[in-house]
Amino acid sequence: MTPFKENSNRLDTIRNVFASFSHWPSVFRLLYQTNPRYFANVMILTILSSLIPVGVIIATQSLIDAAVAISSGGGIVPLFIAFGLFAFLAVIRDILKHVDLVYKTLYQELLSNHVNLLIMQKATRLPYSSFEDAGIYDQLQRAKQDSTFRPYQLFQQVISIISNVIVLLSVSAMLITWKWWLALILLLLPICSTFSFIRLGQEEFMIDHNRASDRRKQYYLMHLLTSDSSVKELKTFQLGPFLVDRYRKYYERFFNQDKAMVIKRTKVALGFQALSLIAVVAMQSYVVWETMLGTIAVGSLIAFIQAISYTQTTSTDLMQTIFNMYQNNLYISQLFTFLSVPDEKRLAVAESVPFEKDASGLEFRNVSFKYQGVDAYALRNVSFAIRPGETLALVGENGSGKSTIVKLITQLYQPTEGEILFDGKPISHYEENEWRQKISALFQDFIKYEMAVNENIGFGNYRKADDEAAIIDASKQAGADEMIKRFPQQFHTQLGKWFAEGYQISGGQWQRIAISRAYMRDAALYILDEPTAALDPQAEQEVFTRFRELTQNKMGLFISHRFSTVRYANQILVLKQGEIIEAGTHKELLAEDGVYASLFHIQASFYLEETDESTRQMVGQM
Ligand SMILES: Nc1ncnc2c1ncn2[C@@H]1O[C@H](COP(=O)(O)OP(=O)(O)OP(=O)(O)O)[C@@H](O)[C@H]1O
Repeated sequence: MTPFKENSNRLDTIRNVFASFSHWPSVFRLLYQTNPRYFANVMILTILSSLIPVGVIIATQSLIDAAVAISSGGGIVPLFIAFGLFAFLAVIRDILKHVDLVYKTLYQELLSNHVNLLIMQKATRLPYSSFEDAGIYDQLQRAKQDSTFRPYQLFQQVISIISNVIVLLSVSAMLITWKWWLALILLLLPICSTFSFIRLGQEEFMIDHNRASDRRKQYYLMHLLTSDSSVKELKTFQLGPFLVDRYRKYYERFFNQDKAMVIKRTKVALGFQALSLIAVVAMQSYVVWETMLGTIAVGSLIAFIQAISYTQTTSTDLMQTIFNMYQNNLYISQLFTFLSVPDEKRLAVAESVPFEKDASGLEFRNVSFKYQGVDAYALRNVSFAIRPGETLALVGENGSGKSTIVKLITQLYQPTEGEILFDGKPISHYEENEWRQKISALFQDFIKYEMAVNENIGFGNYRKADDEAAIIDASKQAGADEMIKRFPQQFHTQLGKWFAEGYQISGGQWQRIAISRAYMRDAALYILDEPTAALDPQAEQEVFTRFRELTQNKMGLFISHRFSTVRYANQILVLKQGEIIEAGTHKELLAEDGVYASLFHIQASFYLEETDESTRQMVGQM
């Protein structure tokens, strides 16, 4: 989608420059939508400020002509009028400058916030799979990283181009009325330098383009070195200085490349600057010559000399701005590409999800699933059902597909083959919000919100986020209420260490808060993915007793590697490499004496005092 090609030639670069203008309608829409009033005011101020130079030239011309006229017997009134105009323009220019600054400063704030909001809103609408697509994820990261300054830089460049075009047209119009070829030469001068700048722009662009992946690695190093989640391990393994050094190497390489480019660019710019100065001086000499011949008045002499200077500097500025837009065009192109990634699609025919006690429950019918870009099946031909009032436990070795089942139920992915039914209808046919309200899931890598306890729990059902009674009730169901009462400000305790008065809690305590969050919903199906991994045995027992109570008339699904809890499920599925290899109750599976039975005995042997050596060795190898 990006208009820039990696191995483009010079013609492509010119094309790229002009292709960048194809973004302008979208850029203007973005700028306008940020705040129509501020945008309109900035535009009006830009246009007015751009007309000042031509006004000053005309005022200067009139002032000098009026002064000369007095010496040859003319009246004083034209002099006063010209001076008045001159002074008026000076005052207006100053006022415009200040008002413009106020609007631009505030508009910058509005623009970066608007872009941030667009990025965040888009992120919430993206399918989960987009976050695993390296291309889209890169675009998101880049859009996020530069959002505070790139859109505004581009806006400034757009404003500068508009302003330069107005100055150029109005000032060169003066010259055209006198000697059109003079204006033409002046306008053509920067176009000649353009080819050299195109070459430089091309090189700069390619350097930046090829640097993109290393720059992401550099950002990642920065993130590792500065985030609280990694500092513990970095210290333990003494990785800090080592990674800082790695960061420095990237930085030194980038700096040397940039330095070489800046020097090259300055040399080219100076060369053309010298050439165009020579041309300007030649033309100004021509104007002086014409004055000496008496074909133009003294006022016109000054006016034309000013006009020549203005035309030259403005047209050079204009060209430079256009070619300096590379970086920001790349950013904006990626931003728009990211914003146009299709939203999550629902097959849905809107229906509400009816849940009744005697409903037929949830059913996997021959479900297979492959992750995008992976050939192997993560799940293959999986069939099972959970009826209301039942709890189902998933067990199996790491990577056997347990969490994938949860991701399919929560519709983070759609099955590659087969169907998932609820009450006999495919789950994708239910209205999305209704479906999500009926499912409550606690993931392995649940979020530890650096916020107050009541927010951490209330987020389980945003509709009841302020309902203290519901929050307390959910914490009771998770067996976390007594623990919370011991916190310094009970339910109002700020958790974590990021913010002032933060109270850090243990991994198991975080887990109980997260279970409370899952219980905030009046769901049809409760899913807990390894909910007790960080809990002590007593807390684990408590959590499962409550879980069984909670799911008495509902459905419960949990994943656990601990057989002490798994054994109480109504139904246990044993997975291996994406397939169900055994199914039944604890008793049935023990009687079957298969994989489940052997895993159960291995774990049980840990708790037996007299464990035979062969079992110990077996466990040691796992
Ligand atoms: N986002 C993904 N992209 C590609 N492959 C994935 C992705 N997530 C998981 N997999 C693969 O799918 C398979 C099943 O993974 P899954 O997370 O469901 O296993 P699990 O049984 O929950 O494992 P664990 O007990 O370690 O949590 C694994 O082979 C894993 O490598």
